[in-house]
Amino acid sequence: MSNLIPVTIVTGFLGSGKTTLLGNLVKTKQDRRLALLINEFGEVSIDGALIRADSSGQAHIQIHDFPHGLIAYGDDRQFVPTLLALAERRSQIDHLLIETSGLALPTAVMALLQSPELAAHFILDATLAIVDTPLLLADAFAGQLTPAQAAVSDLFARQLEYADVVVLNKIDGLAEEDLLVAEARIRAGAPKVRFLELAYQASLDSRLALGLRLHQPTLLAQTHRYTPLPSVPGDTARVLANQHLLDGHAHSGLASHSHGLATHKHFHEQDPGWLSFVLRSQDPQQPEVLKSALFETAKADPILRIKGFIRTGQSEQAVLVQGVRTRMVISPYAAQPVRHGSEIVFIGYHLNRKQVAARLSALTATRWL
Ligand SMILES: Nc1nc2c(ncn2[C@@H]2O[C@H](COP(=O)(O)OP(=O)(O)OP(=O)(O)O)[C@@H](O)[C@H]2O)c(=O)[nH]1
Repeated sequence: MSNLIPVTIVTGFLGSGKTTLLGNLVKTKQDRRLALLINEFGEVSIDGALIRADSSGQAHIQIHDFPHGLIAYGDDRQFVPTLLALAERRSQIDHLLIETSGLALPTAVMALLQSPELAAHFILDATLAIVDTPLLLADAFAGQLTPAQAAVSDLFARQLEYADVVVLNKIDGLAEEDLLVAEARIRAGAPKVRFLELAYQASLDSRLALGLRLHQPTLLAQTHRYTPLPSVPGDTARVLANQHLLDGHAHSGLASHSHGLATHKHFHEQDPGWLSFVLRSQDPQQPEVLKSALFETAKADPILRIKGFIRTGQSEQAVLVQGVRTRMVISPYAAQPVRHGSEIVFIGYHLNRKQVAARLSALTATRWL
């Protein structure tokens, strides 16, 4: 058993800080040799590029990108072959981290790890959920909600439901009492969470996050039951093709539990309201103009996440754009030369691509397509 590669699944809502935490983790010297799988919702991989830059020069870190968020569906064609290829290099890997997309639940990955071909090589160590603490405190996930907010809140609750460890992130400006309120909210919403950790300066303490061994094999077979949910959303919900993977598997062996089919499905699959698209521009951008244009666009349209690299025309270096709701950060990004103009990924709920492109074009007086 000791030869199995431990796997940590890192979940967390869009923009909660998963990539930043992993980037900081690989920046610091690690005793463990890490492999990272990065799965994003958008068609362009931004996070992989960021983490690669953070880990540059560290030969013991391997990074694999999976755009399109497909790992979460459990039917990404590259996923199992990539894991098997990693297993062949077992002697060079001490721990595997899988960052799921911000719209994903960890369950499909958890199920795949239980399949005979992967269970022979991997074992789930723990599932982490990263939380944007200021958003939690701002009641973004509770109270009177619009349909878009309800969709966000539902996904947030489900990500917590599967977490062994919740990491409160973005906490540097927060007072002790805010942290206590945040903790109480998490405990109330997710009573099964085992540990709550604080990520000061967006850093994950690997001693507290890796090697937790919360899902060791158990002799309690069949402790995990599949229960058809009475409230599967939508008329088109159906049993997964690989449903057998979900039956009879045990998580930690601590307690027998059951949950419904819907929780094993990618949120996007149930709710096609989630959309992602890329807008591109060949025109040089002025960072401050673009920043305020993106702010206005995120206020007017149901956008939850913006990220990309832009070309300014003043330098050969790219500028990194990061937006979580209406919070925009635009910063020079030396590690990335810009070759093909600007490219920004937008993720939101019932977003209209044409409308966003038109608004951004008008506000920046440049062409975005
Ligand atoms: N102030 C502050 N900002 C943070 C912290 N952690 C992350 N951020 C910022 O939050 C934004 C989103 O961070 P990411 O790490 O890309 O979030 P993510 O969860 O990987 O996002 P998705 O992959 O799109 O779901 C970026 O602008 C980060 O710089 C933190 O601890 N404090």
